[in-house]
Amino acid sequence: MASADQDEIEMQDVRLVLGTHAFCFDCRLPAGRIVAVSGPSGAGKSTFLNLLAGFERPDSGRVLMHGADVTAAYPAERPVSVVFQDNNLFAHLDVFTNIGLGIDPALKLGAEDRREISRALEKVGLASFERRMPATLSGGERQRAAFARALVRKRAVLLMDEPFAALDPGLRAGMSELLLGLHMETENTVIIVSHDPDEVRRIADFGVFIDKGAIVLAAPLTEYLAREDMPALRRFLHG
Ligand SMILES: Nc1ncnc2c1ncn2[C@@H]1O[C@H](COP(=O)(O)OP(=O)(O)OP(=O)(O)O)[C@@H](O)[C@H]1O
Repeated sequence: MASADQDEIEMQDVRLVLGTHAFCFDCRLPAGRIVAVSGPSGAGKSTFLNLLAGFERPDSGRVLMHGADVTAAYPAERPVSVVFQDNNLFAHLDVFTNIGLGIDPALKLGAEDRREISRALEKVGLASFERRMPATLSGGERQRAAFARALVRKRAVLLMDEPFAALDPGLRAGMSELLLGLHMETENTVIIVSHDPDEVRRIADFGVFIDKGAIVLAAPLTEYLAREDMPALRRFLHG
């Protein structure tokens, strides 16, 4: 089997069994793009992301990122940062400190680190929120703070598990814009689980569709949107 290009993220015949569920993922994803991952509830989207993040290890197969085999690497050793739907922030720490954890879990922050944190908060529109506690933020503001923490980590791959699902549609569109803007600036690879076909159309360059524990389509977005032969994909895109 050909090895991963420097520019790709690749799962080579990755297999995993969790309880009664068997997963089998095999795909190549383009680096520097926004990749949307969709599929029916329980299909395996979070498991797919967890395998990329290193929260799950495959029973067999390999995960490659930019030419490096990361199959056995711990999450912190991988070139990834992760934004979840919620639980992104530590409730007892203010926003500035939460972002600082993205740079150094021991919070030994130098002057340049502190400037970096302020810059990241500015980029996500939270410049005046440094000393606020997470409980005092709205859902959208909390997700902006989670974004800022991912930004300061400066990893090549940003993994997002339904980051905007808890937000109302107006806020969701605003967060999509923010993601697109930051992506243009950083040119990192974004792999985002989304239940929202409009969001996929708005932001993605490449679509992955997962059904019953396996990838049934991984294709550039124009091809992904045009496929007529997959009933589950048609249902997702057109209701
Ligand atoms: N640790 C585990 N042990 C047993 N079963 C698990 C485990 N983790 C996930 N599963 C099961 O595997 C299936 C896929 O889960 P996963 O969370 O990856 O799906 P999903 O596509 O993200 O779903 P949703 O859209 O509902 O969030 C589910 O039926 C889930 O219950």
